[in-house]
Amino acid sequence: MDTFDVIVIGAGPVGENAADRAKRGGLSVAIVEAELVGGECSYWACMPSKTLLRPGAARAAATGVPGVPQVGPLDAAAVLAWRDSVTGEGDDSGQEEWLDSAGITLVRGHGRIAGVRTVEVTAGERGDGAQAPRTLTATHAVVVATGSVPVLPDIPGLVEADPWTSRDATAADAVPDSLVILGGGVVGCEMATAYADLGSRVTLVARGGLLGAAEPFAGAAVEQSLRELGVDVHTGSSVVRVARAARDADVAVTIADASGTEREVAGTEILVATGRTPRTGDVGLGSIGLDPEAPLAIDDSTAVIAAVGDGDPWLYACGDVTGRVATTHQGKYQARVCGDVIAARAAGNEDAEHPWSPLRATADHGAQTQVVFTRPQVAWVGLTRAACDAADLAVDEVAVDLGGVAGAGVTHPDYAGRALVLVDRERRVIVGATFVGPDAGEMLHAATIAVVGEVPMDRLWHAVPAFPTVSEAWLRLAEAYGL
Ligand SMILES: Cc1cc2nc3c(=O)[nH]c(=O)nc-3n(C[C@H](O)[C@H](O)[C@H](O)COP(=O)(O)OP(=O)(O)OC[C@H]3O[C@@H](n4cnc5c(N)ncnc54)[C@H](O)[C@@H]3O)c2cc1C
Ligand SMILES: NC(=O)c1ccc[n+]([C@@H]2O[C@H](COP(=O)([O-])OP(=O)(O)OC[C@H]3O[C@@H](n4cnc5c(N)ncnc54)[C@H](O)[C@@H]3O)[C@@H](O)[C@H]2O)c1
Repeated sequence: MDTFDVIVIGAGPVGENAADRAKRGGLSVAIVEAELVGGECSYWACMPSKTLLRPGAARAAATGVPGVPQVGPLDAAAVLAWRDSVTGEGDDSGQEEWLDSAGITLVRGHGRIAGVRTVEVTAGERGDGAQAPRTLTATHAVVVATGSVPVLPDIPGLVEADPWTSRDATAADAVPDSLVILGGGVVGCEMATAYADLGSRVTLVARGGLLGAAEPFAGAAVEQSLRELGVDVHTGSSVVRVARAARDADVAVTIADASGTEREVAGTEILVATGRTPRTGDVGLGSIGLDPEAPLAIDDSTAVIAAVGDGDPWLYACGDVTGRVATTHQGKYQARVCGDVIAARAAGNEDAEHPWSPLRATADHGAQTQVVFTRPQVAWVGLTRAACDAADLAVDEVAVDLGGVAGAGVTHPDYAGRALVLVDRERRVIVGATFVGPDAGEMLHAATIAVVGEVPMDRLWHAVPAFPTVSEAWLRLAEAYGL
């Protein structure tokens, strides 16, 4: 049978979730995957990168705690082996079994839209799947969840130097003696931390400061800690040219600072971490008159805006491909909305009037979360101060030193961190929060609940944090606010 109620293109974490929710809603679902079921996140992104980062974080948590014997360097081979076991070394049979158990039909191969509610499948990136084109038809909807691809800047000599992308960095089978990283965003900072932990001499080149999407104090804390780890950090610098004389020679990277002064840094490898772009190029968007170069912009029901006409929408998108988000959790949230909306519309009972309707991805506006697994961790939800200013939203900044709470003192003698919340001056509710410190990511969800629930500060005063935990920072924040 080549007709399904719903066809999902891309079986990354986001596509899998959209398929699952549509199936739970009573629809028949096919999912098309060109590489590995589980997507970038499982094999080359979230899972391997967090595994590479965890041993260094565990070592740092123990180092300096009185009574704990000095912890030596990491066993790099053991770390890489653990990474391999977490990614399953590219074996997606477990994920395939899950799809099967959920009643979702897996179609291996490369999917392209070939007209309204029509998807053509040809052999996939791994050579498997339909060798001759196979045409699938959707009764209700097609969902595009094809993720994103890394951006390679146009720098002389870069392509010829055979640079690493995040795939190479997360899947490497050996630790290079030295590594030059281009880009001071999330991937650049996380991989600088991981490879410094693993014993590589790391040089990080960033054209601005680090972690530009976060509050400036977060990037500054990560920069200081990277320097303490021995990373050679060059902020405010750009790469002018790259050269590698032979494949087994080091790569020579000429960088220039803000004044234009050039200098050369070198490494065994160069990792390009300068952002990602939605994977729209080879999905057949031209066949339905859409721009294959543009992100698939969606409305809050996850319908692709450019394809919405009269009647029920048939084309949906979620995850990195929309250009809205580039995190797994936020993409999966959109996917849950997407699958539920398609099922509701198919049943003719969509009720999305209530502002808390599960059929609208409202958290994408002002309540997105992100955790960067550097040391210190950086975690934030909602708006930054710069975003508030851009939106002309008057806020009060309330900050506390995390090292000052009793829970910090019994966690580590040198515990350091900071929390900042932004409180809407008129409504007295938190619209943004940033935590920087050890395991700061675990502090985030309380803030997310406060932001999404629009809990007034006067009510938050009655949320009593337990003693002696680091979350007593919430009490200090309330006091600093004037309560
Ligand atoms: C190094 C790194 C670390 C990261 N760490 C984190 C983290 O810790 N936490 C976090 O939340 N996010 C993290 N991210 C971001 C996260 O990986 C992405 O947001 C997430 O993978 C997006 O999921 P997706 O399903 O939209 O896309 P993907 O995971 O990219 O999946 C898309 C799938 O679609 C398939 N596909 C594409 N085109 C076609 C086609 N035409 N036909 C059939 N199949 C197709 C692909 O093969 C792939 O399997 C990280 C990213 C990187 C690069
Ligand atoms: N822990 C996590 O949640 C996690 C981890 C890794 C990646 N991700 C996601 O993956 C996405 C991609 O990560 P990323 O770090 O590649 O992108 P990014 O957008 O976070 O950072 C890219 C950096 O490269 C810089 N840059 C861009 N072009 C450049 C150029 N020509 N020369 C020098 N610098 C340049 C930018 O200024 C920016 O600082 C992110 O949006 C992030 O959400 C998430």
